[in-house]
Amino acid sequence: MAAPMNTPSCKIGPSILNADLSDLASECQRMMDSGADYLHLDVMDGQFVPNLTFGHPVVKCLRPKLPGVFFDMHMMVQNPEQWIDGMHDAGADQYTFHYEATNDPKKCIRKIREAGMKAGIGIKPDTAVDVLVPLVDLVDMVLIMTVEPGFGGQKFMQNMMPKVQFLRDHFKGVDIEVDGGVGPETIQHCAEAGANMIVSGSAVVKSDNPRETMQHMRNIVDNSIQKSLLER
Ligand SMILES: O=C(CO)[C@H](O)[C@H](O)COP(=O)(O)O
Repeated sequence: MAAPMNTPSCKIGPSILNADLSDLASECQRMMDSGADYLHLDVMDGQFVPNLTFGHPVVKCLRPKLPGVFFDMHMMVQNPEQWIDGMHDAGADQYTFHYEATNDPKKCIRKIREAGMKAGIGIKPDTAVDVLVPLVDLVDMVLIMTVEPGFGGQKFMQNMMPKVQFLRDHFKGVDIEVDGGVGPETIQHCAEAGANMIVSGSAVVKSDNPRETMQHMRNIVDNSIQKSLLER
């Protein structure tokens, strides 16, 4: 059955947070060679979350080593406005910021678009999904965190699935990303709720067979998408 134009497709984006960061370019390449659709790059500033990773100078070094790869920058930073230009100059494709980190999410979205990137907006587990309603039509993707942001390898919060389901019910065509504790054991919940952009860190980078792990998750999400089309 052919999917209608506004049906989002499954995309798998490994998070490299728990990969060998001393060998970041090779780890990213390994993920792409194993069938990833995009890379989810976690930027942390030690303020918005109690952890630090890297900023746009590292992204600038990665860009020429991974030509054509879609970089989804997960900006776990306070005042996300301040890094938009730097990330764009470094070669980022999508700038996903947190609703909780800015006083003016609409202005932030506008600045991201003016810089020439796609815009994503995410919420932490304690934030109600309602805050996204006036913003969904302004962005390319919404991110529902399924762990408290800051660290890889945490337990998946299944009680976040009603947020995903709510967004899928009200915004059929939007890309919905889930992030945190997502892997072969939890993917069914994400798929059934309607997530189509799947961030998976530890489960993929530490897998003996990342290709098989990603393919397994893709099959489950694709099956759910097909099922929802038949039910329409
Ligand atoms: O944003 C994140 C944490 O803040 C990571 O992307 C996320 O936790 C992925 O790692 P894992 O799949 O191991 O949970």
